[in-house]
Amino acid sequence: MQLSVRKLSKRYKTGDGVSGINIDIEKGELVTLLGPSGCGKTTVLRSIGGFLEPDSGDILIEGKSVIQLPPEKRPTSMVFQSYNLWSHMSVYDNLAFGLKIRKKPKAEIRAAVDDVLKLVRLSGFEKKYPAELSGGQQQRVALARSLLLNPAVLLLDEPFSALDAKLRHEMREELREIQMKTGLTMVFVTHDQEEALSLSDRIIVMNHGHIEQIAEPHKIYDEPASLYVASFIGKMNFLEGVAEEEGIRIGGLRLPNERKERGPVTAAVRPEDVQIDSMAAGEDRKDKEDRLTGRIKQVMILGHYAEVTVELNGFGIIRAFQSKEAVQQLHAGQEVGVSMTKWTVFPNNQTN
Ligand SMILES: Nc1ncnc2c1ncn2[C@@H]1O[C@H](COP(=O)(O)OP(=O)(O)OP(=O)(O)O)[C@@H](O)[C@H]1O
Repeated sequence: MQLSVRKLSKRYKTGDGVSGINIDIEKGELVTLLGPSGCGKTTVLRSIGGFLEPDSGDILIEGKSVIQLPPEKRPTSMVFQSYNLWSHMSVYDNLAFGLKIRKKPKAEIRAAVDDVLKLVRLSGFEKKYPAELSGGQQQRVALARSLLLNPAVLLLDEPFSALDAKLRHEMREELREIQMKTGLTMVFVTHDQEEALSLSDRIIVMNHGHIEQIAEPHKIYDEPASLYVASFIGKMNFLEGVAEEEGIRIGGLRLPNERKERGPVTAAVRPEDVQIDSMAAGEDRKDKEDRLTGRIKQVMILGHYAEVTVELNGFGIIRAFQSKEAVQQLHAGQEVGVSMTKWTVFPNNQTN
């Protein structure tokens, strides 16, 4: 294992912090710590980098404990949100600094700086000063500086959050490319779910100082481990029901259910897994085993697809993504049948 975090706990005087954090990351993986502000992502990242002393637990890199080592002795390097470049030094000197301290020969330093500038697409920028660069370019220099140290684990603390949306998008793609070219192991902190879903080999979803789920992006999206993950990632509908022997009952609707627990449950359904059907004239308007009924509130065309909002009879609002073609038959005020092709069931007594 390239990085192992074992039973890491840190409690601040305020009572906030993290507890019982266990993470294993393989060589070459890009893993994201994702969660809302204050959930403990930075606390975990800083503990890995050695900028923060945890109360208990261990950090192993390439099998060796680094918990006693100061940041500069750890085989890690951190890229911060705020770039942290030296303003009085040129790009070249900013990059060469770490290697000069390590007493590398001049020619070797020049070659390494040239290579890394190519990698971050900044060849020709050697003589510029940070103030002459855009935010995105400064962050590329900061990233290049970390890459030059060839860390066993590269730590990135919301590195793109100060950049505008378009640039953030580009930087994600570039980081992914760099990771594939270098095979570096990376731990990336973000509160932006889209960033996490698009960048990561695996995502660690955090909530209130603990881990809710560690899984590949598609699994986090398709098989959320808790109601918290289900509501935090992407758009989701929630329907209250009861788990019985024959399945989940939501009014007249029955959803097959493999879980053993009985009692009140919440079914989480993605908008793309909801099907809206117009009803034939004279058709029975009641719920059936395979569908609920409701009235369309709104049909919103969103480019190549549409979002249809339906007020269900007795079960609140449900949102469905439908193709542009499918919604040609649908309009506000229309009575419709609503069925589901996929859902996840959570017991209501889940404690989070
Ligand atoms: N030095 C500190 N002293 C007291 N409390 C702290 C300290 N640092 C962090 N905290 C608290 O610990 C909790 C976790 O903080 P942390 O910075 O790890 O969260 P985060 O998920 O990284 O949040 P953000 O996205 O806002 O950076 C928060 O409630 C925060 O207020």
